[in-house]
Amino acid sequence: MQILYMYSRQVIQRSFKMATPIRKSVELFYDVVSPYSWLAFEVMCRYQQKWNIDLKLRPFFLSGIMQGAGFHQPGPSKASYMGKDLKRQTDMYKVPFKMPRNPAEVILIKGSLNAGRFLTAVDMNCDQYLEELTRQLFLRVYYRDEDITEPASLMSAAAKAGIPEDLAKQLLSTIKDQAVKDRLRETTQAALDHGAFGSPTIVAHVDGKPQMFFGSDRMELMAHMLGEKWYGPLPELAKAKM
Ligand SMILES: N[C@@H](CCC(=O)N[C@@H](CS)C(=O)NCC(=O)O)C(=O)O
Repeated sequence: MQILYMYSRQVIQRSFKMATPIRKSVELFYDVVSPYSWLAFEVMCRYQQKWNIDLKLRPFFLSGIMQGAGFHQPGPSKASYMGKDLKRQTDMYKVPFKMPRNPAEVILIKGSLNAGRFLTAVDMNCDQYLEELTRQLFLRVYYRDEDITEPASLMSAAAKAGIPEDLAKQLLSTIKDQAVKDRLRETTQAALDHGAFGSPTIVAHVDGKPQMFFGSDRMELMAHMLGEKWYGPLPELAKAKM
């Protein structure tokens, strides 16, 4: 009886192992000042339960990437194309995007250093809020054309993300701490080390090897490499139709 019990346990364990493929990890490097990163962020959030992956959100600092990778400003034709491309893409992805009145000021002058540090502090201390805080910051910049540099702006995004006020205040008070600055720098460097030159940068770990993808429009290719199925940017609707 004892032997039979041990044997059946072994069989169950073996078949359980066979039926449970190893989870792959996917790192999404993003900056909330990058509108294309919002698309990648929403799509990855929609797929994180669908695919056999562990999604790690990795807020980085796009200016650091641009400096590290030697970025050139887009010329007028590319800038005008990008405006149209974003409108088309966000319509298709159902992301409520609106171009801010002065994108150059938002991206180049005001920037995202404080927002990136705040996201980093949240990631370090209570990462259960990271996804919703990220979404709320994107909504501020690329839907309501609101500031993301002032403490009051970050507090308001935190409240919308469900972070208790005392905790948000405490986290905000750490954004200039060396540990937070270092962590944001390390994350940015990690992306550069993977070959990043812009945002979003996605690193999928396939068979132990990191594969770097640039852009929210590389999802189908990434799914193929992960051995997962791509149902388009709206997987829930695709399922409903089937
Ligand atoms: N085709 C990409 C474009 C992404 C993109 O242009 N990202 C900008 C920041 S919003 C960037 O990093 N540009 C750097 C580059 O193109 O080298 C997509 O659909 O996501």
